[in-house]
Amino acid sequence: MSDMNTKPQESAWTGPVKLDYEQYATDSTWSSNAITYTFTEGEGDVGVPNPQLEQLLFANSGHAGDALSALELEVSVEGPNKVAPVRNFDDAGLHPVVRENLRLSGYNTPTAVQGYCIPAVLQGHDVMAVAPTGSGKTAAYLVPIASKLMGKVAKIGGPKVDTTAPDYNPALHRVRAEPLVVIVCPTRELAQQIFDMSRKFCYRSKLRPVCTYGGVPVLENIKQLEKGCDILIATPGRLCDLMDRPHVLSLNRVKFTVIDEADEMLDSGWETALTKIMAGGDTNEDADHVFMMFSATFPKEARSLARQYMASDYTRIRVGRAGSAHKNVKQVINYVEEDLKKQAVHDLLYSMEPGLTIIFCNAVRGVENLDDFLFNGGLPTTFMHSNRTQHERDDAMRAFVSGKSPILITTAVAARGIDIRNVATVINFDLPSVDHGGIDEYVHRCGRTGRIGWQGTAISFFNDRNVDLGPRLVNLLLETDQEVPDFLQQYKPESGIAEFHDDTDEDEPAEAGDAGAAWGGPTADGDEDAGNAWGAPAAAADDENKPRSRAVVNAEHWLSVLHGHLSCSELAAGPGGDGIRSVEVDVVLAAKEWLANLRSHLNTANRKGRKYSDGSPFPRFQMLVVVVRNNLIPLSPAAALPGSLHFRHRSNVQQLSLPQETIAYT
Ligand SMILES: Nc1ncnc2c1ncn2[C@@H]1O[C@H](COP(=O)(O)OP(=O)(O)OP(=O)(O)O)[C@@H](O)[C@H]1O
Repeated sequence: MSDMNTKPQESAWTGPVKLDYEQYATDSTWSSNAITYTFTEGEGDVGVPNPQLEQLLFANSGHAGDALSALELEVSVEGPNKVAPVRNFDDAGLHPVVRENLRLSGYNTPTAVQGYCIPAVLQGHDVMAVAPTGSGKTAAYLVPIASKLMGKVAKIGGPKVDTTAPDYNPALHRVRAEPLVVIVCPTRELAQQIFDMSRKFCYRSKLRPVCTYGGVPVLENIKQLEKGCDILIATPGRLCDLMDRPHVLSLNRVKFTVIDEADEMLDSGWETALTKIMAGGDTNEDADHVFMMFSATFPKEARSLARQYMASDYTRIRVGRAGSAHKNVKQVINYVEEDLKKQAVHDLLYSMEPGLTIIFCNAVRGVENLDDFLFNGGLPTTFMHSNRTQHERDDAMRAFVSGKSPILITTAVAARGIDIRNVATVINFDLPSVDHGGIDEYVHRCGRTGRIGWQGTAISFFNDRNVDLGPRLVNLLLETDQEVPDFLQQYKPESGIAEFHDDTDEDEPAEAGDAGAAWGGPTADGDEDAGNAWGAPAAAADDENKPRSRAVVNAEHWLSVLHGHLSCSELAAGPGGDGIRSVEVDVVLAAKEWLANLRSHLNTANRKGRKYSDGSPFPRFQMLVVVVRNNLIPLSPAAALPGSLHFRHRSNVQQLSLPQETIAYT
């Protein structure tokens, strides 16, 4: 063990820097208010350069590391649509401004997930993509979306305020935000990061990104939205809050909804928020609304949950196994008894070469205790967790990224998505338990290093408290050719080879597009041309002979549940018609949950106008009238418009005059 009196400088660490709490009282700048490009003049869709902003946005853009081959895993593409991957940004048919912004960002060659997602999105497909940490998933959706919209934003975008006009007055010149894109992710720091990338890719365009998340006063968000918004990046809670303010935000123009870290978002804790975001409020439910989901881990249960939100012909793109780690992260597992962990991490830090290091603890108190211990031991630490104020979180991130405090101690709040290029080491002071994040969280945490072709190390402390994670951990080590220490040998599968059982989607429709191409290997044979897709009309959806959508199946299921329990009568047009169904409810309260589920499934089914496999159209439940005998059911669409009997009629809102005891449900 090292001497606690060793000076950090002797080990080449900088000294600890105290937090300046004074600054929080005076400094009211929020990262979500960062400056974006304002289109004032230019030719067509291309604005004039702004050298100062260009310097600000692109100065720290880096290039991919040399070890990109570790991310060249086998790619599987499933779904009825063929996707011909692009291997060069020049061949992707991108809008010239986006292409130039990629160059300014230092992106030379598309990664595998980008190579497949860019054409799939340009062709207008719903996409579910799983690819390793740090392999460029953000650009995989942002680039094609920005490219597709850039030429059209003046025509189809929502209102915007000219904030450069000499008479601009924020109190007077305000509009309702009507974004074309909504991107949802689980944490504030990740939202900021996606916002920063959007600022880059939208540079010199008319697309205006806005970022909203909790922790920042909602008024600050509203001020940004009131200037107009084309791309809205949000955490789910704040988005739901803003959706309840229809004078501030309307989702009726949305063409793309992206769920980043989708498996986390599909987790039960987010279910209500996600249902509201996907099909609630005034969300555009037309067929031109594309849904996308991305993550590095996507367990089978989450994949099947996700399908209810996707069109039946969605494209599934998988780079490597869903949930796999990659070889650019060296994984080391050390056995350390619980009560020795603090001293062990102290000694480890003094023994290793200084560099940006993230240390994960499982609990808020653990983070604070360890920060105290290491800070008092002379190490330059900072810390982050969900109980800190947003200013404190912003400050901790800035201190870490700038190298002022190169050791960040954090909970899982920084486990996913956070992209800081030079993180050399991740330390799992506590390993995630199987019940809280488990092996998937381990993969995300380790993935904070070794990003985009760079290499890094993840060191984890293992002891008797972590035995539940043992077998999965060993499988992961085996899969990436890492050393399995003696104390983990007992968890090795008999075959000695990694065994995973959830990589197939057996209950998914068995249509297959291109499958099993190795990225970097021969080009998959595809006859679709992604070239010149920007600005061009999306290919007309070929509804005939499409397999039956999961959403239709689900909707039928929920209808049968209703029919089984309630006395139902069909009022209008029979199967295949644009029907109005009436359900006379005997058991009112019991029906509430079924109805909520039914509504969500119907919305998804109708969104794409899907048909049955025999070609007959799925009845459009433009309205489901629930006649309630004794009681009113507090259904969410009604709650969104309190006290009213309005209902949505696909694209317009109609008023229905119903007797008191009747409620309209769509
Ligand atoms: N084609 C490319 N060339 C060079 N750099 C790239 C390229 N694509 C993405 N990057 C950079 O790689 C880094 C990782 O990208 P990103 O954060 O999108 O990864 P990710 O796959 O979403 O990771 P995670 O699963 O951890 O969220 C970012 O700094 C991004 O700017």
